[in-house]
Amino acid sequence: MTEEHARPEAFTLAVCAEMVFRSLPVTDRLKRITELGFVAEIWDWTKHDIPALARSGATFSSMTGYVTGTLADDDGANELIRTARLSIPVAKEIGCPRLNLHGTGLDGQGLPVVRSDGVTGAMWLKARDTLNRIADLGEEEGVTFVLENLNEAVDHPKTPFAKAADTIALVSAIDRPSLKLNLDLYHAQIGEGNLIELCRQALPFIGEIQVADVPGRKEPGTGEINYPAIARALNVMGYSGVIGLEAWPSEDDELALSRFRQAFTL
Ligand SMILES: O=C(O)C(=O)CO
Repeated sequence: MTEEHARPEAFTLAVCAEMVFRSLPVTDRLKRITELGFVAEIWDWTKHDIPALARSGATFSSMTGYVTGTLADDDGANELIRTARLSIPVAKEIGCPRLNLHGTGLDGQGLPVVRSDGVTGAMWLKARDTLNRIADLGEEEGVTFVLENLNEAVDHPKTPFAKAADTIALVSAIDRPSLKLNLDLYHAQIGEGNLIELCRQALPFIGEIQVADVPGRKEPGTGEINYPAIARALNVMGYSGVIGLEAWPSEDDELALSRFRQAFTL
């Protein structure tokens, strides 16, 4: 679509700075992302020079990766709160409104500390208590935590509370503005499919949506997901928030970003 024919975007489009323009230093990636009209996501903040991020001129949508721990046991929950507390001043310094959480943590060997097939009723109740503690912290500090769904089949084997249905169940049970969903449609397509209906069920609890195509986690338009149809459905449902690209460019980075924009320009 040419500039003259492009219509105003119905969503705020974000790009993960860890996955594009990777030959450049991260601050230059952020500048490029900003020049192209996107907001930005970063991963583990401990890997970055925070004042440089703050000076980069980028608008940040979310941070992911450092808030680690587990939802369903005491030590893991304390670790989650500890890493969340350390992340909050950083989020404030760079003006980032959302901090991402996952349903599990990894042990020293990088393995999930809890197996998905071992999730018990008591663990669900404990996960709910942990997320209520996280929501308390978000409320006190004026930040939003977002719980992301993952896929077990390809990227995150044996992760408890991985499915979008699990994250919707937990976040809706808590039902507080400081704890929302990061609805990742790439992970959901692998794990569950039925994406438009999933968006409809998740809608009241969505803090942000993330996207990539399947297979390969590349930009929209390279695989099996009909993102233009999802964009139209989200618009009809009244969603006008952040759509974040968390994808590896299939060829050229700018081409990937323009395909992303095109998929979500109504
Ligand atoms: O770890 C992943 O796969 C993610 O989607 C992070 O947001």
